[in-house]
Amino acid sequence: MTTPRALTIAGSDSGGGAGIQADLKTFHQLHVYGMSALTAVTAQNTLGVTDIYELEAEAVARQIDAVAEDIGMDALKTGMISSTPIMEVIAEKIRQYHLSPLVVDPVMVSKSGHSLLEESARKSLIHTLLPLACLVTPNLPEAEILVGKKLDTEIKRKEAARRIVDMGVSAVVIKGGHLDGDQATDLFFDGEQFLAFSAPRIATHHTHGTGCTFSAAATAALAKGESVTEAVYTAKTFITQGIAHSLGLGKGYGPTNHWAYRKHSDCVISKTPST
Ligand SMILES: Nc1ncnc2c1ncn2[C@@H]1O[C@H](COP(=O)(O)OP(=O)(O)OP(=O)(O)O)[C@@H](O)[C@H]1O
Ligand SMILES: Cc1ncc(COP(=O)(O)O)c(N)n1
Repeated sequence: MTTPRALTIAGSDSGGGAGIQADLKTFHQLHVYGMSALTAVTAQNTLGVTDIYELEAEAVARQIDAVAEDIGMDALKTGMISSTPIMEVIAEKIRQYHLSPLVVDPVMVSKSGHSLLEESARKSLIHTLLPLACLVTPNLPEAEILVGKKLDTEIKRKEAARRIVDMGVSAVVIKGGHLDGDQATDLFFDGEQFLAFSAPRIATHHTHGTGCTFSAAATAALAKGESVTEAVYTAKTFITQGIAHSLGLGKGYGPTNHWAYRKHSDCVISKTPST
C-alpha cells in the first residue's frame, strides 16, 4: 500500500494550536504524510492574534507547484486564506493540477475574535473555492455569513445547508461548537441526506483550533480512502478526544490534544439521520 499524502494550504499559528501546525499534527496522528503551503504567518497564542504577515500570492502558488509536481497528494484542505488574490491563485492551482478531494475550512474569525479573512474575499471564497470542494466545514457564525442570515433554529440551519450545497460544493457540515446544549451536534448535508453527528458537550475553554483539527482529520481520512460521511465521523471522533483530553496549556483558549485520538477511546459519537 502506498503512503497516504495530504496537503494543507493555511496560515501558521505560532502557538501551535490552530492553522498549519494543528493540521500537520493531525495528519501525522492519522498516519498520513503531511505537506504545507503557507498563506500567512500569524503571531498568536491562546490569548489572541497580535500580528498577521500575509504572503504574496506568488509565494503560495510556488509552494503548491513544488508539492504537486513532485510528491503529489491524495487529499488537500484549505484553512486561513485572508485575501482575494491568494484565494484566486489557490483555485487556479487546484484546477491546473486537478487536485482533489478538497476540504474547505472557511476560516473567517479566530476564537479570540480576530478577523482572519478580508470582507472582500468572502465572495471569492464562495465563487472560486467552494465549487471545487467535496466538503466545506463552516462553524455557525461562518455559515451565517455564507448565507447572510441568522441561523437560530434547526430548520434555518437545514435551509442554510441546502443553500451552501447549491453554491457548488458536494457536502457541508455546519459545526455545532458555538451552539448551546449538552450535545455538540454537527449537521451534515450532501444534497440528499441530512445526518447529525453528536457528542456530549465538554465544559472547557480549551477549544483553540478545533475547526482546523476537525477539517484536517476529515482530509486525512479522505486521503486514506474513506467516504465523505466516514471521514466526518473520523473527524468528529478525533476532535472530541482532543477536546476531552486537552492539555491545559496557555492562559486563554488552550489547544486541543492532538495525540488523544490514538491514546484514548472513551468518547461516544452518534451518527443519526436528521429528518
Ligand atoms: N465544548 C465542546 N465539546 C465537544 N465538542 C465540541 C466543543 N466545542 C466544539 N466542539 C466540536 O468541535 C468541532 C469544531 O467545532 P467549532 O464549532 O468549535 O469549530 P470552529 O469554531 O471552526 O473552531 P475554531 O474556530 O476554534 O477552529 C465540532 O465537531 C464541534 O461540535
Ligand atoms: C492560522 C490560523 N488559522 C485558523 C485559526 C482559527 O482557529 P481558532 O478559531 O480556534 O482561533 C487561527 N486562529 N489561526
